[in-house]
This record gives sequence, structure tokens and C-alpha cells, in this order.
Amino acid sequence: MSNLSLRERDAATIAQIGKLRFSPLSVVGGQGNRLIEEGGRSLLDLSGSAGPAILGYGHPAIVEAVEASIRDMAGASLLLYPNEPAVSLAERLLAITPGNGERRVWFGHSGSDANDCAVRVLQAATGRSRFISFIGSYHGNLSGSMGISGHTAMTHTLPRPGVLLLPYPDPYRPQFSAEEVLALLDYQFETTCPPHQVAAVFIEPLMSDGGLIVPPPGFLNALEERCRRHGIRIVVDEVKVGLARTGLMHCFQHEGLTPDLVVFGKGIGGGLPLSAVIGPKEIMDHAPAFALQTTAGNPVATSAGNAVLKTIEREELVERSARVGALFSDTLKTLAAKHEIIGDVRGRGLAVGVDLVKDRKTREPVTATTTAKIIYSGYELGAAFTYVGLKANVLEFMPPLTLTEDEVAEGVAIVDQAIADVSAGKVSDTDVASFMMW
Ligand SMILES: Cc1ncc(COP(=O)(O)O)c(/C=N/[C@@H]2CCCCNC2=O)c1O
Repeated sequence: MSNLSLRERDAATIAQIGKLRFSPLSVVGGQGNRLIEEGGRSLLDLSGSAGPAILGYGHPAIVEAVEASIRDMAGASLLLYPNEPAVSLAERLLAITPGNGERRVWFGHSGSDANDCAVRVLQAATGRSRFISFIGSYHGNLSGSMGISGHTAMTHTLPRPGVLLLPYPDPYRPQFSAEEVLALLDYQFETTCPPHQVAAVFIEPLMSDGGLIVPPPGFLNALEERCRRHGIRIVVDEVKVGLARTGLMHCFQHEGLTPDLVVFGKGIGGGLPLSAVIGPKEIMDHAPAFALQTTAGNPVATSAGNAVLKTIEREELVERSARVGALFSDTLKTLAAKHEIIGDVRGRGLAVGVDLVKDRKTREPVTATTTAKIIYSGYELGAAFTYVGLKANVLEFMPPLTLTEDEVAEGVAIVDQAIADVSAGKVSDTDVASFMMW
């Protein structure tokens, strides 16, 4: 047994290109909504491992489903053979997801591969090669999904040729109003982006990594109206905010949207690698052997997916997210009376963001260093959470949907103390230097 710490061994073995570390936390276990640090300390997880742990850790429903499916494993490849858990999960997803016409389900391993698949099959099936997406959007880290993303963390890779990136209207920082964005789109349609060349719009119904932004009411409907006028498909990326997180089963339902394709990831697997795309049969049946991944839709991951959907229903997690999420946001808002740095608390259900500012009047974002220090202090005080935003100034809370009211109180008290500690200069620039990653 090595006498090095897990963190030291990680530094000596795991590639930096796959890391996005916000604190020194090294995890050796997890139960409920808590992570167990090397050395045994328990931390409250307000991040859900960046979203997938929507049932927390070690949930009996997932343990039971995964154990049963792996003990009598129906192969490991949906592309070679149908398996009961995958087909059952597809049936469940089709039943709970509003949409028009006959549809089909594709399974993958991640939000990235799901959006990658959607881009490729839409271009092939429609014969249209342009896409519309949004500045700040994060659809994935594979070539296709990155190519239609607009996040500042991806400027190392050029966008896909022909992608039109529009500003995402932000009610707290209305640099571009919804009306101005739509006018820009209309102008693009008249000039450099002929609508008949556009295969699809990719949109997050609540922009997460771009800063936890809830779009202005009516924006998505106005966008949908333009898409319908020009035969442009609508792809809703529910990877991070879907499946009960925002107080409805699907985040797009807050906007009355009827998407053509819906992309699921993160929480659908309850922590196991699983994603899905639901789309019209005429698109998703474009051609056999078009979007293959050997272990996608395997019986173990899809058994976890079935357990997730059944647990959402059995434990009434849609209602719970609305209720506990409102408590979380409201309690965070009380901190604004104590901390001038809190400019805005926003989100839907248990997708919550705290926008940190230098000045409430100008709404100038704090520096990434300040945000990172608050995350670091939160870690020292016993909670795990992350930051997002194009200026790295938004605390992101995507906790398990099983978060309790007591844990809300515990978590907000830690955020309160972390902000106070940073304001008092208790965290140094050196403390966070190695955690300034995006
Ligand atoms: C709306 C949305 N769509 C797709 C993805 C990509 O999902 P994967 O990271 O599972 O490939 C994501 C992933 N978002 C990043 C993953 C990198 C670490 C930072 N936090 C995230 O949630 C996403 O938020």
C-alpha cells in the first residue's frame, strides 16, 4: 500500500486534460448526500458530482438494480442484441417525454456523445449543415458537441464551420435583450445564415455552465416560432437540468416548448455513464450503424436508469425539487442582507446559482480568484460545490434531488461562513492557485 495520499497518487497518474478540480477533496466513499474524504471526513455534496448524482450515493434502488443486472448480465452491447433494461428504459423515456409523432431513443454514455450524435444525425437526415447555438452554452467535449458549444472553456477549439452563436438573453445582465437576440437572428436569416440551410437550434432551457441563467419568459417560444416557420429542428439539452431537477420533469416544460429532440445525460444514470437522445423516427432511423458505441445501452447502466426514473416517481422528486429548491433559494437570498457580494440568486428547483459581484449597482462580476476562494473555504467547512459562468463568478448548486431541509440549512450556513471567511482574508491566493481551472 502506497504511503502517498490519494491526491498525490492522482497527481502522479491522472492526466491534467481530464481534470476540473475546485478543491483538494479526494473522495474514498459516498452515502446519501455526503461524500467521504480520504481520512474519513464527511462533506455535504451540493454539486452532485457536477449533476449526475441526482439520487445521491448508494441509493438502495440503484444498488439493487445494478447488482441484479450485473449478476445475470444480458450481454454488454445494445448494438448487437436487444436487452430488457435498455428497452424498458426507452419505453419509460418515451412515456414521460412530451413530443410529436413516432419517436425513437438512442443511448450513449455521456451528454457529450449524445449531443455529438444529435449533431451528426440531424445533418445527415436533414441535408442541412448549419446549426444555431448560444454563447455560453456547454453541449459537450467531443468534436461534434464542442463544435456547437459556445463556452469560454472551449476557445482552445474552433467552433464547427457554419455554426451561428447567439447571445443567450440574461435578465440579470441584459447586455442583449431577448428582443435584440431575436432581431439579430432574423437579420442573420436575411443575410449570412439562410434558414433553409439550418438543421437545428441547440438550446439549454436553463443555461448551466454559462452562468445558471433562466431565460426571459417567452424567449424560447419566440425562438420556437421562428424554427417552425423555417423547418428548423429544436434540440433541447436537458443533460444537466432535466429529470425532475427544476421542479418539473423536464426543464423545457417551464417554457411550454415542444422540442423535436431531447438530450438526456448526467442524472439519467444516477452516477453511471448513461445518456439518451429522443427524436423523430424519420431522424433517428436515418440509417443503421450510424452512431455506434459498443457498450452504450448496456443492461447495467440502463438498469440504473430505470431505477432513477422509478425513484423519481416513487419518491415524488419532481415535487420535492420544487419545494426543497425554493427553500434553498429563499434561504440563500437571506444571505444577501449580510453579504454585499451576493448580486443575484437564481435558478429553478434544485438548479441554483449565486451570482457574485464587486458592486451591486454595476453588477461587475467578482474575480475568479474570489469565487475559487469561496469554493475552497466551503470545502474546508464541509461542503462540496462548484462555480460556473463566463466570468467564473457564479456559485453553482446542483445537489442530489434527495437533499433534505436540514441539509439545506447546513449547506447555506457553510456558504454564509465561507463568504465571511473569504471577506476576512482567511483564504490565500496560493490556496486556490491550483484550482483555477476554468
Ligand atoms: C448542458 C450540458 N450538456 C452536455 C454536457 C456534457 O455532458 P458530459 O460531461 O456528461 O459529457 C454538459 C456538461 N457540463 C459540464 C461538464 C464538465 C464539468 C463542468 N460541469 C458540467 O456540468 C452540460 O452541462
